Amino acid sequence: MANAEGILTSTRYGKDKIRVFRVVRNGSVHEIVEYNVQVLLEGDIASSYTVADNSVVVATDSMKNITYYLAKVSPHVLTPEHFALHLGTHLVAKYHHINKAFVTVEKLRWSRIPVGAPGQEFPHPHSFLRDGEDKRITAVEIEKSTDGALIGKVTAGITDLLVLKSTGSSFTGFIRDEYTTLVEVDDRIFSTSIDLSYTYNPFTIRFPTDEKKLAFEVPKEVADADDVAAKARAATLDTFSTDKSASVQATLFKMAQRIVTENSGVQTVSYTLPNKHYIPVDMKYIGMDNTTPANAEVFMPVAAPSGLISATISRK
Ligand SMILES: O=c1[nH]c(=O)c2[nH]c(=O)[nH]c2[nH]1
Repeated sequence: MANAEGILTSTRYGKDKIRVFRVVRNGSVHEIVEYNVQVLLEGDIASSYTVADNSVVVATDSMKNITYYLAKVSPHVLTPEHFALHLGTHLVAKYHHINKAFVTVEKLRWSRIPVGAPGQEFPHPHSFLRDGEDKRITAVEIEKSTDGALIGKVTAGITDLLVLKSTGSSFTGFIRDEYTTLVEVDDRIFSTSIDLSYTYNPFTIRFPTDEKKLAFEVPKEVADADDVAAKARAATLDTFSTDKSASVQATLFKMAQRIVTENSGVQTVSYTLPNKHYIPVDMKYIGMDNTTPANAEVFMPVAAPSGLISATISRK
């Protein structure tokens, strides 16, 4: 092409929003998962961009089909971190010219419906309900190293966990200058939509040598991923509820410390916390006090703007 000034410096492609539902039947007790999966690949694929060479292209439609195939045959399908690693390992092992796979899995909530007489409820073996819009997430990366071994990296966490506490939160002592209109409060509403991610140390994965490249052993570093996920969610909710919050920043730090302390395999913890403001309505117009903290009862939830507080805490 005449006057081509550009040079290709990075490439990555794949399938997004692959919706997967899987049921595992243990007799009459069923386990289910619903996932949104994204699969992206890197490798020797530049010619597909630069000279329209599709001979190097694994069709994204095939990636979708492989995702469903692994959902059928993988013994690890019920744990998002393990399923993502198995899928990524299969992809880089199967295709010689692919050297990196990026797989993200978002797990939607389905919990067993409690049934039975009051006081004698039990979780139903095959009926479920959506008990929250938060999702468990994982993002894994699998890379072929030069000696043929595979290096795995796993990040996991939670998105969209919406929480609110109606007391136990203050905000005082911040900078006061000519721009300050915010009043100090020793009692306020604290609401946030929690985004949490935590990382494991990188590990090696054995290269699948079987003909179909399906062999996969869960690396010991992430063997307890379900347990870590449950503890991270519990630590987040417990700290949010019980902390006498001096600020979003201070509560964030305590949540992250707890996850690092309780999970020896976790190396870093990151939170992003929007501060979803609830403003006491000024009712002086009708002669009522609704703004001093003790009398603030009617609030206006404000969608925007919100604060946005984030931090990463790393193991020492
Ligand atoms: O917890 C808070 N942190 C801030 O940094 C901040 N800034 C603000 O206006 N309100 C709050 N609240």
